[in-house]
Amino acid sequence: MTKITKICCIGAGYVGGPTMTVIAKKCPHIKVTVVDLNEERIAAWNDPDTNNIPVFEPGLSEVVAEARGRNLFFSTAVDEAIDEADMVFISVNTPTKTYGAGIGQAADLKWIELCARQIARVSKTDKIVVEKSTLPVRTASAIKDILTHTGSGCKFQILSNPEFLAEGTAIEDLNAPDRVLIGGDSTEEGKEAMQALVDIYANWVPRERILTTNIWSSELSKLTANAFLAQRVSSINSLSELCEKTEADISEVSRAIGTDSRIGPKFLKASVGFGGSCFQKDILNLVYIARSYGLQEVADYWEQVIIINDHQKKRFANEIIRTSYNTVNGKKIAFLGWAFKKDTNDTRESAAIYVADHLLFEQAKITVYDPKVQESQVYGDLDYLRSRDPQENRFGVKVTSDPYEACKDAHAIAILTEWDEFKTYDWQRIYDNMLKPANVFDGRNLLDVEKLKAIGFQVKSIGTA
Ligand SMILES: NC(=O)C1=CN([C@@H]2O[C@H](COP(=O)(O)OP(=O)(O)OC[C@H]3O[C@@H](n4cnc5c(N)ncnc54)[C@H](O)[C@@H]3O)[C@@H](O)[C@H]2O)C=CC1
Ligand SMILES: O=C(O)[C@H]1O[C@H](OP(=O)(O)OP(=O)(O)OC[C@H]2O[C@@H](n3ccc(=O)[nH]c3=O)[C@H](O)[C@@H]2O)[C@H](O)[C@@H](O)[C@@H]1O
Repeated sequence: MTKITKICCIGAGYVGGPTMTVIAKKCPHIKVTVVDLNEERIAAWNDPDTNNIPVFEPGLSEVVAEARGRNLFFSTAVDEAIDEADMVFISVNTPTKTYGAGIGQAADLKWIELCARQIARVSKTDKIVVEKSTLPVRTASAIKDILTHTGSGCKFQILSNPEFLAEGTAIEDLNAPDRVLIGGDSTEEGKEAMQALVDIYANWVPRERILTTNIWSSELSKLTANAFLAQRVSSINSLSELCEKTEADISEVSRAIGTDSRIGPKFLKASVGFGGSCFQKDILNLVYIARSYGLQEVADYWEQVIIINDHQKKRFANEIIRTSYNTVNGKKIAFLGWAFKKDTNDTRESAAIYVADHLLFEQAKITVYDPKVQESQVYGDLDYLRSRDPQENRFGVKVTSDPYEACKDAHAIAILTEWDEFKTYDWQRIYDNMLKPANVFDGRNLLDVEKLKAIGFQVKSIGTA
């Protein structure tokens, strides 16, 4: 029986931070150390005021305050934390490759390999190594290969334990997951390692929700889950365009099909397009893997999910241009929201970035307000696209901390994130201070259209004529 008393997690990001915080809360008998190379990030996790931790998630700062310093630690001392741990989670980033073979599709596993080599180099005792990052199917064999050639005599068991939390609801999702998935070897040692991880989750997750599988099924299930979820969003978004031509209403269609228990109501909300660090990355990765096995039809099928998503973002921007008498040159467009969804400060792959980029090519003047996103992040996101000189992004885009200021003298308002606070604004005041006709493009179908129309706004929602 392997008894775990010390856990190390490599990577203090959106997954490592919240996941380990909840493990520490639920397992006060286990010492959990989260390590990262990024000193600034670790300093923020250790900020005495837990409101300044680097990840904004409802409920997270309270749990950090409870567990930090008791059995939860954030540190840059990576080697020491690995060495003392019985179980090491790898929770580092696995972005889409930006160079070489598989550019734009394959997952870049450079950081994963670095972690494996580091674990191999510093370990003096046997360890269970857990893949928490989302990885292409069969990555565990590469990790195993590196770890079994250390020559240190230490034994390693590799488990796959993908994370299914969604940002904005991470704490809820971690407290009461639909399931926990653990994949491992079918050898006696493999089973023992799986049991050790099952025992950790069993401290708060009902046993029937903890699924064990072979390691490849576990790795592939994570990519599959994200692909299915994203596919639902692209499916409904593709039909939103048809609704706009036929006077059907996408919200009504969603409700009508969602009541079929075989379909279910979740992930049927039409939008300006899905964002986030994972949907696109994981589907591209799936497409790449399928192609690498010569499965063209499979690859083409899933690639279409991305094609529709790109189309949805572009057509939202084009609708703003079309309605603005085919030119937004020099016109002020107010963006309410920049994060990829509400209740997070994460902006990775947010639809807002691509809509802004498209409008900037048309020389619009954009003013952004988001309750949780800083100015530097907005510019960083636009600069990352390398569409134009960074100075031009600063010339074309302003960021304000006042939503009314953002909308003042604007030709149009675009809702890019479904923040609840947008619904509570004084829309009459906003209308009075805008140029007329006052257009609202609701990329989240968030606002009360009838109320806005009664004030005088022209409103364009997604998926209605
Ligand atoms: N963001 C999300 O909601 C979810 C993400 N995932 C997956 O989890 C993984 C991590 O994602 P995020 O937490 O969002 O990424 P992130 O970018 O927020 O965090 C990763 C952290 O790892 C650190 N790091 C990289 N290499 C390191 C090394 N060798 N030693 C120490 N630290 C190192 C980075 O400095 C960074 O702080 C990815 O594979 C992602 O696909 C899975 C489920 C949900
Ligand atoms: O692997 C990951 O990173 C995670 O990816 C998603 O979580 P996340 O990206 O944080 O957020 P989602 O709630 O899935 O939303 C993704 C995007 O789809 C959009 N969306 C979602 C649902 C919907 O009906 N319509 C819609 O446009 C959201 O606005 C957002 O831009 C999955 O939901 C998680 O299970 C998974 O762990």
